Amino acid sequence: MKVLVIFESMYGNTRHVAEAIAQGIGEAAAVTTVAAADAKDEDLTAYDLVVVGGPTHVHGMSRPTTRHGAVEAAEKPDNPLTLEPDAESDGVREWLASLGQVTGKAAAFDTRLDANPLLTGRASKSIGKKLRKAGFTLVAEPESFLVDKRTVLAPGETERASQWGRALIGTDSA
Ligand SMILES: Cc1cc2nc3c(=O)[nH]c(=O)nc-3n(C[C@H](O)[C@H](O)[C@H](O)COP(=O)(O)O)c2cc1C
Repeated sequence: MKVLVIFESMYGNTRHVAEAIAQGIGEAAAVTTVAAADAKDEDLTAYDLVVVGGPTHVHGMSRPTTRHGAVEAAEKPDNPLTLEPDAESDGVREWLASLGQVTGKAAAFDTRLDANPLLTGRASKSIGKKLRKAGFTLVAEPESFLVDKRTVLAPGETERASQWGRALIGTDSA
């Protein structure tokens, strides 16, 4: 089984979650992890499952303006956040827009603030909707992984992400 994990990340949390998901998947399948900015040339027909995730920005997927806002926030003096190298590059939104009609299996995830999802929004819901519209069948409900107000991944989320990865390919014994 071959799995592609595509992620977008401003401050590293979604990349970390993507890597943890890939680690869980990688225990039983061949997994490739790629930033959304570099994913346009991936041959999706080569994969049995495509897993796509990004940060929640303004209740949904990031867009150029919110990415720019994220960069500006990180560049403020005394801000402890570290920007990912391709923070202002194309993200999951642009990758999804570049998809033609496809077939196959997919799953969506996001990172977001640890609060009521009715208030925070969930990028994974929009990602899942777009994946379905492109022709993918979702193998799991869109999933969120949580960060705190300091944009630090909440305790236990790394292991939960690995477990979610295992569950996606049916090897989760928990
Ligand atoms: C411009 C901007 C808008 C955001 N809007 C939301 C939001 O609407 N809901 C939410 O839960 N988190 C929001 N956040 C917090 C992000 O979800 C959080 O920074 C992200 O999950 C961290 O992932 P990353 O480290 O991969 O960038 C926002 C962050 C930024 C920079």
